[in-house]
This record gives sequence, C-alpha cells and structure tokens, in this order.
Amino acid sequence: MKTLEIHGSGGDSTIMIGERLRNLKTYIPVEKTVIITDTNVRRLYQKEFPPCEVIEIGSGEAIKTLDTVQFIYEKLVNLEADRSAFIVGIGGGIVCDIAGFVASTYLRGVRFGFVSSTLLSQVDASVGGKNGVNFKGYKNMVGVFNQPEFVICDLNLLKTLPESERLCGFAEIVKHAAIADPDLFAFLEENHEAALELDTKVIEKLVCDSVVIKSSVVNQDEKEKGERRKLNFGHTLGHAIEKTAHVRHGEAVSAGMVAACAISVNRGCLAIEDAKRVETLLHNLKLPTRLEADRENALDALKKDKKREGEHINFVLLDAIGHAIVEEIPIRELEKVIRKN
Ligand SMILES: O=C(O)C(=O)C[C@@H](O)[C@H](O)[C@H](O)COP(=O)(O)O
Repeated sequence: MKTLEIHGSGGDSTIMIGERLRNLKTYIPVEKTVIITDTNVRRLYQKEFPPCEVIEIGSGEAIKTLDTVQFIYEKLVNLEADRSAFIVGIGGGIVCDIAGFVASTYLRGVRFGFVSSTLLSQVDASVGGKNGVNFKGYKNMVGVFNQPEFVICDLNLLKTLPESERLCGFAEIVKHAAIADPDLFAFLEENHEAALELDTKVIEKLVCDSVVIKSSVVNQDEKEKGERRKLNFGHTLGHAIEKTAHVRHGEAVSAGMVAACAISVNRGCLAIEDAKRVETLLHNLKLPTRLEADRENALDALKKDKKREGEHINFVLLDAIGHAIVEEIPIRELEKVIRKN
C-alpha cells in the first residue's frame, strides 16, 4: 500500500492506494458510521461493507443535485445521526462529491472519509477536498473545500468497472501528465494498450503518479487561488461540453483538452507537434477528441465558469508536454473558438 498526505486548512487527509474496502472498519467508528453509496456499488460490494447504516442513492450525473442532498439529510435526521456521526462515501466521483458535501454541511459538519471505486475518482475526484453538487445543470456550482479524513483507493474495485467509466479515468490521468509530468506522459504513450487492458502494475503506477501530482498541487494551493487552477486543464470547455452534449465527464474533458491545446498553439505557447501528441494519446486511449455541443448553451455554461473574473477566464494552457500555464483569456476570444468549431 502507498500512502500520501494532504494537509488541508480544516484537517489532514490520508490517501491509501492499494488499501481494501474490506478493511474500512479499521478506520471508522462502525456503530456511528453511515455509508452513502449508489445502487451499483451496493449490489456489487455490500458484502464487503462493515455493518453500518446505508443510504443508497441512484447513479449518474443527474442525481448530483441539492434534491439528493436533501434526501440524504432527511435520512440522517430519521437515523438520529448526531455530531458524532461519521459519513463514508463508497463509490465514484458523484457519490464522493455528494457525500463530502452532506458531511461538510449536516449539523455544520461531521467527520467523513471515502472509499473510491472508480478510476476517475481514485486518480482525481475523491482526492483534494472539492465536494459539491451541480445547480441548474451548472457543474459543481454549490460546494465546499473540505478534506476527507481518508480516501481508500481499492484497486480491486476497478475490475468490475464498465469500459466507458474506465476510459473517463484515463482522461484525468492524461491531464495530470500533460500539466505536470512529461515522463508519465511518455509512459502512457508507450503503455496505453496495457493500461486499456487494466494491467495491474501499469494501473497501480498510473493511480500513484496521479495522486502524487494532485496531492502536491493541493498542498500548495488548497482553495484554488493559483496553482490549483492548472488541475482544471481541459475543464473550462469540457464542462461546457458536458452540460450541453450530455456526455460523460471524462469524455468532455478529453475534447476540452484537445481544444485547450489548439488554443495554446494559436496563442504561440505550444508547438503543434505537442498538441498532436496529446490528441493522439487520447485517441489511443479510446477517448473522443472532438464533440458536438449546442453552441449557445455551451457559451452560457462558459460564462458561469468558476474561473471567470469579469470579462476574462483564468484559462489553463500548455506551453510544453508536462507544463501548464494559466492565462487570463477574454471571454470574447473563447466565444470565437466555440462559434468556429
Ligand atoms: O481538483 C481540482 O481542483 C480539479 O479541478 C480537478 C477536476 O478534474 C475536477 O473535475 C474538479 O471537480 C473540477 O472542479 P471545478 O471547480 O472546476 O468544478
């Protein structure tokens, strides 16, 4: 097992890569714990859950709403959960984002941790303390920064993951490599086939390297005032695509990264060959590199981006493979990109 630490303003978070769901009971006060999970994870893995109360939610991006949060608050009230309660989210990014938000707000906050069950949540979503829900379809518009006490990344859970879910995780791994680690990028180029086959050693390296990158960025800038913005590479246009094309997060981020590379080339930051490398790697990992979105809706979503400041967006560009920069780009310029494509 590999362990990494994030030191948050509200407390520390231990990320355990290779720990098992079946050992969860050793990290929690079992009799005070409430598990939040989704239908699929419960069906597949309930036998490994410790004997705790379970609140089941549905699955898919559509449930990441304040209605689901309210549903969980009601269940917690009925269970008479008090401030000594401990909440564990067992699932992918959607479950963890919702569970973390509920735990951070119920009774003004109770202790919480995650067992992360998808590749995307192990390499990205469950790590770093962003918890929240969508609002009126706008991604993660309501939320908090608050670190889970622990994140268990049980690599065995990835074996039952549908391929489309797995691929979404690769998009975030490519993102980490593209913004911070040229060696990891080259490794992915050489080992994309083994990665697609879920080769144990390759997956373990990809999860570990991703969490090393993410935790190091979050340790420098937990509340996304500067350095952390780089973790949003591909997400500004990606979120706009996701909202309007109704595709999976990882798919939208993949197309968003290709678009961000094209903007980086247009602005003279990135060599065209490097942009091509990003596109080819995503293609080899069976991810989409272009997606059709409703332009007007995408523009509206872009204007609601959390990195917008007045007439600019703090937009993440690449200036080399393994190195990102953040530049203030006028919304008008991005508008042209959306209208042209
Ligand atoms: O942790 C971060 O910071 C990220 O930006 C990681 C993203 O991959 C992740 O999708 C995040 O939830 C997006 O956050 P948002 O603030 O842009 O909604």
